[in-house]
Amino acid sequence: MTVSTFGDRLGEAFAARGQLCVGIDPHSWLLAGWGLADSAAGAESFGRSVVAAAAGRAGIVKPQVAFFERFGSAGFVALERVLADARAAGLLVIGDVKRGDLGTSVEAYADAWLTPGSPLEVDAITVTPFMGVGSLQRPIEIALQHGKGLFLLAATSNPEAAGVQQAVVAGGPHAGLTVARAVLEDVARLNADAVTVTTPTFGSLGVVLGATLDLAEFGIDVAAAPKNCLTPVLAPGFGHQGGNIMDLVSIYGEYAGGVIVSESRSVLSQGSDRLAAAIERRVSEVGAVRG
Ligand SMILES: O=c1ccn([C@@H]2O[C@H](COP(=O)(O)O)[C@@H](O)[C@H]2O)c(=O)[nH]1
Repeated sequence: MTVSTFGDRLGEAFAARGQLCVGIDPHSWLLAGWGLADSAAGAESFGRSVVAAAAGRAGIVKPQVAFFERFGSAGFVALERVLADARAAGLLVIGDVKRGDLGTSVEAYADAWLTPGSPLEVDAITVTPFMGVGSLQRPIEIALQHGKGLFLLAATSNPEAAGVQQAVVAGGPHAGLTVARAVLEDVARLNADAVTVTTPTFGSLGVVLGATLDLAEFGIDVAAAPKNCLTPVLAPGFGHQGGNIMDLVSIYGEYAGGVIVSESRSVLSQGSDRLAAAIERRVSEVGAVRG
């Protein structure tokens, strides 16, 4: 049986529902605002409601695992139920887990999140390449084997990251490039190497580039993406952190067609009653900007 690739499913989700990704971040203040307990049960109810509101409106959801993990094993059970709902609704799920380690340790993270049939199965996860992109070799292999995806942090939306991600690589093939640019180049090469069909929409390996940034400061020239660029971009930072959907093209330039516009607090804070309408509005706004 041929396994569809994450990149193909991302292209289908974009075509059917646009480029919005709804974050599932059950902050304690949001649970309170929604009239829910600050507990695993509250996080489960919140997450399942977000999935129900997103289903048929947006194509992609991104649970932030930290907000479930804070309730220990009960939080993971809650998350497993949210993920089961999302899979059943046909949503593409990006687990914001930001895992990174070496060898068999990082391999175990990939097994947990990317193995078909795993209770925590998602379509893609976020991973950190700051132990070296090479340390992610096994997650990359596991993702590609199972038709899953990875998003490597490259230029993150938080202001504290600039010192590390704008730093210049000292040696090796990327000497002289910024760390962020080096990650982007590695991902582009890995995608090109993995492609098996002549006209793929997207590769299955992407990068995180925050919507709050001037990417030129990270050594990334968004006007100069390769014309056949396959690299999807997970873009947190819209909404609450200050990124504006109207600036999508000026922030991401030639990458804009592959940008997953991720918003959490700005839509979730609308409350459970108004969430579906807020998602519909955002989907249309992103669609209007993309033309
Ligand atoms: O660079 C990054 C990477 C991940 N995030 C995560 O995305 C959401 C953003 O939430 P908002 O409420 O829309 O600000 C959150 O889960 C972050 O951990 C990010 O913000 N920046």
